[in-house]
Amino acid sequence: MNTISLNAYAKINLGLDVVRKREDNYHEVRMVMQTIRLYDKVIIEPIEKNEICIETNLSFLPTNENNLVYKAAELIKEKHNIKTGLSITLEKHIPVAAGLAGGSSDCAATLVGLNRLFKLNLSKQTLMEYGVTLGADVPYCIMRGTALSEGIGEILTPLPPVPDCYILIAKPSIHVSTKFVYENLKLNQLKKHPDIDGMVLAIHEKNLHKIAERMENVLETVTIPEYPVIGTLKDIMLNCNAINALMSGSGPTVFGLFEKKEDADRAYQQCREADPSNMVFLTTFFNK
Ligand SMILES: C[C@@](CO)(OP(=O)(O)O)[C@H](O)COP(=O)(O)OP(=O)(O)OC[C@H]1O[C@@H](n2ccc(N)nc2=O)[C@H](O)[C@@H]1O
Ligand SMILES: Nc1ncnc2c1ncn2[C@@H]1O[C@H](COP(=O)(O)OP(=O)(O)O)[C@@H](O)[C@H]1O
Repeated sequence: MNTISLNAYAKINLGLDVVRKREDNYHEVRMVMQTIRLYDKVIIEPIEKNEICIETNLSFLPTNENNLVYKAAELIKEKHNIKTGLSITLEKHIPVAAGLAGGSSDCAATLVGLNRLFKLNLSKQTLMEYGVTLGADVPYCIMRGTALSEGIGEILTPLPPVPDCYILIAKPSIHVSTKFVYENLKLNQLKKHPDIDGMVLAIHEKNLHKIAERMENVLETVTIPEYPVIGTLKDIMLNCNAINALMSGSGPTVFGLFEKKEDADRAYQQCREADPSNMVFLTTFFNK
């Protein structure tokens, strides 16, 4: 059995609406998801001893059953009665707890990688069904590309690719918990909801400006008052001619879409200068 190496890509939410709170406290969402060319590496190697060993370059990340990669490996081993051990190396580049789904994407890559390694012949659909038990964004991270995500994140409709542009990603050095953000969302106080259907239409029309005009994320109503730096980063990008800028997922990462590289470069410098501990990346969309 050979070693398998996979790229686990980050996502941004071009639009994020919350429709209702379910009885199990999860929230039903309508989101437009987009994969970007920023990725972790997941390297999986079979070993003789029946255990799961995780190594990573980030010392603060758990390497035990709290790591989503561990959970994915454990699930596949249990469901398919696999006694082979696994050594998994996780090379993190995606900022952690950022709203970029880094952990979910590592988890998705592990499910896909183990399906290949052990020749399980599981369909994408089955892998997605396994995935949603580990995290709401895992099914999308298996699908990738541009997609409409509904339910809690498991009802996925693929969409045509969004027209190319430059994407600036800025992650301030604050920690925002996804659970905290959903729990503090005041759904009945929202003045308006994002036009997700309009964005889907604009994606079909391949109209970048129409897409950008509809970029909205209801979770900003929780995070921006609590963490003003999110608003500051958005303003920097907009002042540098971003077509639009938004917080991704539950934050705190902000992304901006740019037509001109010079504008994106200028915003890159300003986001760095605003606080040298901000993690800043210039990237593009990734479609398969
Ligand atoms: C907000 C989003 C937007 O894409 O992404 P991130 O900001 O995490 O990247 C997702 O909805 C996050 O998905 P994910 O991070 O996989 O969520 P999970 O681990 O399953 O859940 C973490 C916690 O968030 C809340 N949660 C999550 C998803 C959802 N649809 N409703 C919720 O209420 C629940 O309280 C749950 O305990
Ligand atoms: N492989 C992983 N990579 C990153 N975080 C992980 C991983 N496994 C578990 N976690 C835990 O999940 C939490 C959220 O991580 P992450 O997926 O990066 O957040 P987000 O979805 O908001 O971008 C972190 O606080 C971290 O401790």
